[in-house]
Amino acid sequence: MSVILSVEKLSHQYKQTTAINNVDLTITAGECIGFLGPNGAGKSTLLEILEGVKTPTSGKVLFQGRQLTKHYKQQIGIQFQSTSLPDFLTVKDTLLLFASFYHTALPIATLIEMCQLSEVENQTHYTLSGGQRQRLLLALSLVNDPEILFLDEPTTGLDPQARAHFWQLVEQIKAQGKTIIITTHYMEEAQKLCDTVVIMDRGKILCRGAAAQLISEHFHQHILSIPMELLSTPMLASINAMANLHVKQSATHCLIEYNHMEDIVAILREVENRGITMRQPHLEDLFMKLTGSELRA
Ligand SMILES: Nc1ncnc2c1ncn2[C@@H]1O[C@H](COP(=O)(O)OP(=O)(O)OP(=O)(O)O)[C@@H](O)[C@H]1O
Repeated sequence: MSVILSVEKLSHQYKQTTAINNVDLTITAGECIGFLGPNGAGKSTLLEILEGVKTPTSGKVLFQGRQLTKHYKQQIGIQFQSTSLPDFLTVKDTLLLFASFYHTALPIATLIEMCQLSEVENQTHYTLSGGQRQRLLLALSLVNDPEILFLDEPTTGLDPQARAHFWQLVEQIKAQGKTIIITTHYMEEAQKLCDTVVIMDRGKILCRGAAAQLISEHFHQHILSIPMELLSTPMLASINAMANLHVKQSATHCLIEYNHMEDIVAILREVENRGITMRQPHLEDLFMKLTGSELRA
């Protein structure tokens, strides 16, 4: 597969803040890549640079091996975190308006079908539900049949059903072979949908790869997850003091990595067995391990 987009020695500085710090990255044509990171990690800045919306302080951005040109905007589609839509236009007319901005555009009927908007095609955008509005924004980002689709936190604020529906559509678009670049705070979805995840913090890339591969590289252990309400303060202190265990605390749980059952038998004896789970590590554990932060819900 060929490299569609790459950055070399990329940095971006806002007055006092280094938002992107000497990043190198390649994205392959047809790859679905998800950027994860705590607030302020630099995801939006990097995305805006990749979209050609922001000029980096230093470094290169290459599309198919060449510097970005004016034509680049015709070849990409962007679903921004928030977009103002023209008042009083129906879904169909909004799509027609956006299509007129491009040299070539997909037929409106195709977009309506692809993003499951037929039931609302004659409604104005302010009468749409949150999920329908996001599907309209998705359709607008696909108007020019882009080679690369950028989705910046597309499902934030949607209910779980609307979120699942949205990701199903993205899955179908991915199956058409488009390159998709996503930022999201939903780990499970990133793990399911993305071929590659990139975990960022403080303007740097901490790791990049397939979620399952990264998890197996970083964890050789199991994880014991104990709800905090089951642990007294002295109990927590004694767990933290056990040298052979790696212990992390989230807002709700104490997460203990262990290799051997005997390492945690003492703990299990003291804690009531209710609400305790033993499981394989997942992407959120890797995120916590690398960044020390939890994702915003
Ligand atoms: N226009 C700006 N002027 C000054 N500082 C900025 C500006 N935009 C972003 N920053 C700072 O740059 C850093 C990276 O911000 P960025 O928005 O790229 O992070 P993010 O990972 O997208 O965060 P979030 O998940 O909260 O959207 C942060 O410290 C932020 O405060």
